[in-house]
Amino acid sequence: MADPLIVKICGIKTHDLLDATIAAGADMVGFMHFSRSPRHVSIDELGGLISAARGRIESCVVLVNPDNSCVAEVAALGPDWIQLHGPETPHRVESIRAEAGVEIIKALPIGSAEDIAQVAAFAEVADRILLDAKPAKGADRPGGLGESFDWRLLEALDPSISFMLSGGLTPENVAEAVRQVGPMGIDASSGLETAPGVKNTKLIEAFIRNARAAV
Ligand SMILES: O=C(O)c1ccccc1N[C@@H]1O[C@H](COP(=O)(O)O)[C@@H](O)[C@H]1O
Repeated sequence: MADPLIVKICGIKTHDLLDATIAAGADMVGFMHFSRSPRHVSIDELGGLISAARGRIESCVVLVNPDNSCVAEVAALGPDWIQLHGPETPHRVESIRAEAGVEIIKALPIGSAEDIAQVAAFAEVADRILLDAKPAKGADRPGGLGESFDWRLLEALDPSISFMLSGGLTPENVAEAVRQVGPMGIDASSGLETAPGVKNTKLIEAFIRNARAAV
């Protein structure tokens, strides 16, 4: 039997939404710690959310090119995962992983065949790979933009590399994504919102239902 699909809901900001996401059947939640994001939560808020998630659902803190003090501060809160969503090199991913002692998801922007060629080097140093849409030039943040990419590019990826898929996933397109791409997991944020940073429980429930029905 195939491994179950991992469903991650990212950009959770409140305890009510955390509870609703757990009740909806997600496997992982993501908390953004990046001040330019409409989903940003402070270190104090992160501590409360990670504690509330512990033992109920896997928690992941999303960071963008963090310095060592930020990594240490976040790691001390005890999340299950840290997601690196910036221009971190394989060497930097390796050193953050060693320093934090937390499993690492490395998010990689995909927009061309050249981007696919970079994935293997990161798969060697990260615990999990997340393939996301490459942001347009001039975008003010490297993710959470609700943009998808041409999934046919993934046909060139080494089939032994497992990955999660993100980028513009919604309740409407998630079944097609799961069937066409066959990822180990999926991750969504803006497609589950009614305004930037404002998640909707009904959209989260529909997303999870449609994703699981497609496996
Ligand atoms: O959500 C953000 O604002 C964000 C900012 C900086 C880096 C990553 C961010 N979000 C992550 O991007 C992917 C895809 O998001 P979307 O579904 O296209 O909105 C996901 O992992 C988000 O958590």
